[in-house]
Amino acid sequence: MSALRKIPATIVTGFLGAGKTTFIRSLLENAGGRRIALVINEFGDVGVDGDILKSCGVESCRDEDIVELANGCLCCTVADEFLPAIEALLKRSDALDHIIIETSGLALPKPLLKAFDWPQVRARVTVDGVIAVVDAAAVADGRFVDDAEKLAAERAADPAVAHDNPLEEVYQDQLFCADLVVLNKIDLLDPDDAERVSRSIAAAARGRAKVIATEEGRVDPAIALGLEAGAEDDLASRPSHHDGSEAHDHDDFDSFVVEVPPLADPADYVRRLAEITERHDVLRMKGFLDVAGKPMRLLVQGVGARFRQQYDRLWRADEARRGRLVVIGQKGLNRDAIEAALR
Ligand SMILES: Nc1nc2c(ncn2[C@@H]2O[C@H](COP(=O)(O)OP(=O)(O)OP(=O)(O)O)[C@@H](O)[C@H]2O)c(=O)[nH]1
Repeated sequence: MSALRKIPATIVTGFLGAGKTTFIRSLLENAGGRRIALVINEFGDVGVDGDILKSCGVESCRDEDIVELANGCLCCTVADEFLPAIEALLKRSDALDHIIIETSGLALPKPLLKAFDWPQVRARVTVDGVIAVVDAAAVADGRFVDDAEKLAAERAADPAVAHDNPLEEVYQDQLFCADLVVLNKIDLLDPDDAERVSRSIAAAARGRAKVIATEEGRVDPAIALGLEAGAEDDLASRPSHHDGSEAHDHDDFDSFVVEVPPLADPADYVRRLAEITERHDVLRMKGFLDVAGKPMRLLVQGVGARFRQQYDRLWRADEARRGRLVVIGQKGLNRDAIEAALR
């Protein structure tokens, strides 16, 4: 391998729960012997994504090649967190074939992309592509856009009504930056809705972006990791709501961790989680739970009120059986009420 070869990097963006970790896991499982390093950034203080990817045991990505950056959203900590992490990876990485960066669901991809334009990074790495994973069902439900008719009616009544939807801005920034859109969870839509959502995404995404509809994030790695976009040279074609300003939207979101006691009836508990989510408009819940009498931990994932759970691995002898759930929502979540309900 030439010492001058730049290592391709892929930035994976996408709103909370769209399926970024699922997509990356599928890539790793089908990587065909490539050695891949992962940089993972999560919103919330429990490293669920890194843990899922570490426990997948895929040869192409070893535990030592996974870097978790937990202090806030990557897009705000580029200089302090991301650059040192990339430099450390590069120092010991002559055998690396590819770097994949999973951003948090609330991260704006453009500030991160700009970091690849810094001389010390661009000399060694090129951005093969920015990939936005989109939850097709959430788009079909109108999760990211305000109801245009309702807004028009509100404005007619009060012309001063501001239109500031933080979900929409994060989602659009992610789409506007992408070279490839992975339109995921297509299994949740009927064919007509799938076609309608696919067309609306193709119209909203960056002109040159491809759109691929997927289930469980399955995309041929030859496509996803071979975009050759050189995205760091093409910042101007990737508009952001935040161009020209340092402001960002994370202050519009809130997250906290709840310690959950051992469960006797996990199915009933997950049903309650879905109710709590609806009642309090929670955007995302995820974590590992301790089920009494079970040697394995229970991975619970909620995106809106849609929940999935599975026993993902044995509790290790050297770890405490701690049940912990991360809860994420828009600012103003009723933390006390949610905590009381979760316990
Ligand atoms: N029905 C369905 N569920 C899916 C699909 N892909 C992923 N999921 C589920 O969606 C949930 C969230 O998936 P993740 O891969 O953790 O999403 P993420 O984007 O990494 O989430 P954050 O990092 O928290 O933003 C999990 O329960 C997945 O099993 C899909 O194609 N169809």
